[in-house]
Amino acid sequence: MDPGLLTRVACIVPAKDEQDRVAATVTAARALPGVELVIVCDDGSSDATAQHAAAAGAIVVSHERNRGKAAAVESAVNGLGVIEQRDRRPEIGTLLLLDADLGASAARCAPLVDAVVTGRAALAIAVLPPQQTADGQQAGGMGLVMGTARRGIAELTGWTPQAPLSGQRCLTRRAFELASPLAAGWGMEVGMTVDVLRAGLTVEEIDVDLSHRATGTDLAGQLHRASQLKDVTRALAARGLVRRLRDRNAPDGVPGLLRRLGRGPR
Ligand SMILES: O=c1ccn([C@@H]2O[C@H](COP(=O)(O)OP(=O)(O)O[C@H]3O[C@H](CO)[C@@H](O)[C@H](O)[C@H]3O)[C@@H](O)[C@H]2O)c(=O)[nH]1
Ligand SMILES: O=C(O)[C@H](O)COP(=O)(O)O
Repeated sequence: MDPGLLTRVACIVPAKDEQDRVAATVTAARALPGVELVIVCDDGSSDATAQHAAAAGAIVVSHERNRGKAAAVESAVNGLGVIEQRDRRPEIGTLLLLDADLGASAARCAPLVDAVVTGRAALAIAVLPPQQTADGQQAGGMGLVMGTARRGIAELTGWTPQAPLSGQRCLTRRAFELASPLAAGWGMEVGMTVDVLRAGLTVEEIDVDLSHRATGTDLAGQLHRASQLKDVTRALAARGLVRRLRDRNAPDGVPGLLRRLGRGPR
């Protein structure tokens, strides 16, 4: 890719029921260095997310029904391609993916963009400080989703991320293409990281002081984690994790496994 194109940045924001925060996120993103346009995909929201995003200056594409985060990101990036052709715009070389709930803290994402436009990394991922839930509790569950994602990426690539689930990430358009179609739903970050590393590109994690609406430990929070775990597991399995673990733990198949467990034919 022409290195000049990397300095042109589009910000991509998937958003489901984010009317309270999306405008502040869009406003902050538009002010980041290099960001030429912000495209929000309203992923079947039942509130006024689309109107708030548009009023803050975003281009909005929308899904009639909810299709999940990865589909929302794909739709926004597809929209970008069409806008470039329609308006005969010079190609955008860098994508900044931000969740809609970052609010004004999105203004701190410049180091992610810098890592990519300077060519230092093809994918730069934000590591967030510990978050608090709305009722002041320390956010985070039992670490099951995070641990599964971290160990899965490490097993498949040899690299152990600090923030395997972080959706706040900047990457070259080429890196995005190499990771497309994205792993579905909540698996998109894990799938993307594995795909970009496997393509031989550089991935960097950067501490960024962002705040977002953190998941609590109430029933809704635990159901959200279950959904994350399902999608993360599917993304890892689709990239060969299950086969790898099986080959390592039972290279001689089920009979060998049973033999070693002392229950099978000797
Ligand atoms: O069906 C959906 C659900 C969510 N979103 C948007 O996706 C973003 C992330 O959703 P959120 O509920 O804030 O995710 P978290 O619980 O914070 O999940 C963490 O972990 C996810 C991977 O499991 C990452 O995608 C997130 O970036 C990361 O913050 C937000 O802008 C949402 O509005 C959609 O577009 N469609
Ligand atoms: O709250 C979080 O960090 C994610 O939902 C993952 O939760 P976990 O603690 O179960 O990994």
